[in-house]
Amino acid sequence: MKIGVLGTGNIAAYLLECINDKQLVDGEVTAVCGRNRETGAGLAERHGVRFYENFEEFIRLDVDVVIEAAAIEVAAARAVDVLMNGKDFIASSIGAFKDAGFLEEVKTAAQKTGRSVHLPSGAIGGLDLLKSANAIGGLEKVRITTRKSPESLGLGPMDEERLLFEGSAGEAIGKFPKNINVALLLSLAGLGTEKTEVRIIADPAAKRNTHLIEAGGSFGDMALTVENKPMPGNPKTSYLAALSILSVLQNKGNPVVIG
Ligand SMILES: NC(=O)C1=CN([C@@H]2O[C@H](COP(=O)(O)OP(=O)(O)OC[C@H]3O[C@@H](n4cnc5c(N)ncnc54)[C@H](O)[C@@H]3O)[C@@H](O)[C@H]2O)C=CC1
Ligand SMILES: O=C([O-])CC(=O)C(=O)O
Repeated sequence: MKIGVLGTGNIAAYLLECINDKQLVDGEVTAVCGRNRETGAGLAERHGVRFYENFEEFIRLDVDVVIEAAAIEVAAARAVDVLMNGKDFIASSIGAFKDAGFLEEVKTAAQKTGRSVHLPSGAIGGLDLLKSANAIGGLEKVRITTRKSPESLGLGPMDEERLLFEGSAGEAIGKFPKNINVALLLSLAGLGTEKTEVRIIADPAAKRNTHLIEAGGSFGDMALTVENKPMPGNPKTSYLAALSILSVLQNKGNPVVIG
């Protein structure tokens, strides 16, 4: 499997290390595309990949799958192009899928080209449960409470914890596009962007990015707490988010599907 990566940030760099250096996936990253020439050149040198600033050149390469590890606007701008150029697409910036029209466009492009789209479970878990719980429409309530350090949320120091946001997943991703992609994942697996409830707490004592996911319905109730260690280079991003992409790659094409 030949892999291309969009983005040169923390997730991208970690994936290159795991895939190309440690060979933890049956495949190789051959090309990276990004806007930061210096970082891109560094990644190219360290991991033996080609770096492209120009997306049109990058997308014509012979790769099987493109991983987006950049930003919501990049996923939104590039997903359909990736599919129409005959490559599978793995997204990190799930907030791009807030718009139901965009999701339909992506589905149509994937159907036309026979390629697949993966939305990894990112920094959370429990998506399998939400899908099962809603199999006959029995899911009634989904709520995520996210707790991060003020620094991760782009705030200065504070003395006490503060509830920064309470509202729907759709509203949350508009206000915190780099911090609450997980709420969009929950929406897609469960009740949609308007009915998925979100609370975001800035906590000066938080050393981890914690997500409490509560759900209820005809199946019963669930409460799941994920206490994520942050990526060393980007406290906003949990380490688990990068691991979830590796797991998708490790299971790609596997005839036995778990979960
Ligand atoms: N699905 C999930 O559970 C999670 C998703 N994420 C998302 O994954 C993505 C990548 O995360 P990190 O690697 O930690 O971020 P990062 O900030 O370390 O790197 C982002 C990269 O994208 C590039 N970029 C940003 N905006 C761009 C634009 N408009 N055009 C072109 N390039 C652009 C930057 O230059 C950089 O190379 C982010 O969107 C983040 O919000 C992060 C954590 C969890
Ligand atoms: O990494 C995390 O814990 C969550 C996050 O930033 C996101 O969902 O955008």
